[in-house]
Amino acid sequence: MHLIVDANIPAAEACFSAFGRVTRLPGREITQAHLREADALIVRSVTPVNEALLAGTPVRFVGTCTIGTDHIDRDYLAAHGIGFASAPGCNAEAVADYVLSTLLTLAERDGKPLLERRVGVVGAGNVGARVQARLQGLGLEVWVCDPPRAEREGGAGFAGLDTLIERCDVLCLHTPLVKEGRHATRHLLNARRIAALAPHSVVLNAGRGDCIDGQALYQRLAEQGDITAALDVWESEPGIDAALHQQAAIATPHIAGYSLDGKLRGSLMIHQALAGHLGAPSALTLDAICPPPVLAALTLAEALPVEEALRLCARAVYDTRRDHDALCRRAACEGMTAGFDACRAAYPLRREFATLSVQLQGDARVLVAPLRAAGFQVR
Ligand SMILES: NC(=O)c1ccc[n+]([C@@H]2O[C@H](COP(=O)([O-])OP(=O)(O)OC[C@H]3O[C@@H](n4cnc5c(N)ncnc54)[C@H](O)[C@@H]3O)[C@@H](O)[C@H]2O)c1
Ligand SMILES: O=C(O)[C@H](O)[C@H](O)COP(=O)(O)O
Repeated sequence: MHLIVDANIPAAEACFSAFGRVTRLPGREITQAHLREADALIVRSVTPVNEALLAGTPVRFVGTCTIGTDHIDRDYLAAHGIGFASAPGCNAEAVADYVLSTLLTLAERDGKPLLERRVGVVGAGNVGARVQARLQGLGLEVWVCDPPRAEREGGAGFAGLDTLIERCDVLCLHTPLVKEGRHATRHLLNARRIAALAPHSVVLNAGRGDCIDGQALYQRLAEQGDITAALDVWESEPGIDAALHQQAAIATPHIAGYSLDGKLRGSLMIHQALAGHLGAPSALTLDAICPPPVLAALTLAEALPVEEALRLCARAVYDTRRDHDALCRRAACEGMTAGFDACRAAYPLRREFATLSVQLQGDARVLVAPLRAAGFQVR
């Protein structure tokens, strides 16, 4: 069996070589010609998988080690009997870490405590529900917009997007890119809604870039300068709009989910799905491919103010400013498109909040509940 595997997939050998010969290629460069003798294709989100790529190839299984599936033409796969698997939830913890790290940083920069903010979560699936739970656990008022869930579960606990815009001063987008239908998300945050955002509000997008009208957001930021944007995802990645990049307070190259844990969970989930597809045994576990964290524990010996303690622990594990700075630096040296992808390809080792055990001594014990709510282990 021959497998074509995106070169940005960690533990590809451990996860896929048991099934056959593995050839690794940059995801954006995989073409139909590479698949002439391939039986399986394992991608991340940067390879559009459709008829143009697969027609006439022997590929019988496609796996994407990502949560998002908007790059996959699933109808084509189903119509041609090609097996498919994605990795739902694999990096959801990492995205929730990114959200907390980013909001804590913006709170410090703007002098507006996060714990006093009212947050709207748009799209409350694996990612959004975790963000909601962490923020509610910290005592914040959280409003949720998720029409598909509201339809399935009844409207209680959900509100419309316009209500969130009216009531909240932080809006976090965690929607998939859905191009058509009643719940389409392309330009969900459109010019009208961007104009309706209250002054001093924060917009954070860690879903898909196309869910926001980037041009309209740019205009609001550049012309009024009264709102703050934290953008991890962009229209037209990797060739993103340099002007919008300049205006974003935190601008990162689609790395919100890039914890080692999250990426390896994605690889493992596709390994398991391929084993199932082939009827092959699989005993591989996350522990077998994921090393222990470099920073496993820290001790707080004094009671800091809650928000300060959260920032300190968050930054010990993951500081969103590092990724913002890296993109600025690389874009200045290599140009935006190359810099964007270079940051992603050379992404530094990052672990999840849950890998840090915080020991609280004496008065610092008052921090047990908030640190736990934020996602850390607490002793
Ligand atoms: N920035 C990153 O690194 C990163 C990482 C992981 C996922 N993502 C993106 O985030 C998306 C969400 O991830 P997830 O794991 O929570 O997916 P999920 O499928 O578990 O949840 C998506 C939620 O969005 C809701 N939704 C759909 N249409 C909506 C609409 N019009 N308005 C409001 N809500 C709507 C769905 O009902 C669902 O509950 C993924 O599809 C992916 O595109 C980005
Ligand atoms: O959908 C996902 O899981 C995320 O967007 C993921 O982080 C994408 O990773 P990439 O394909 O860009 O490496």
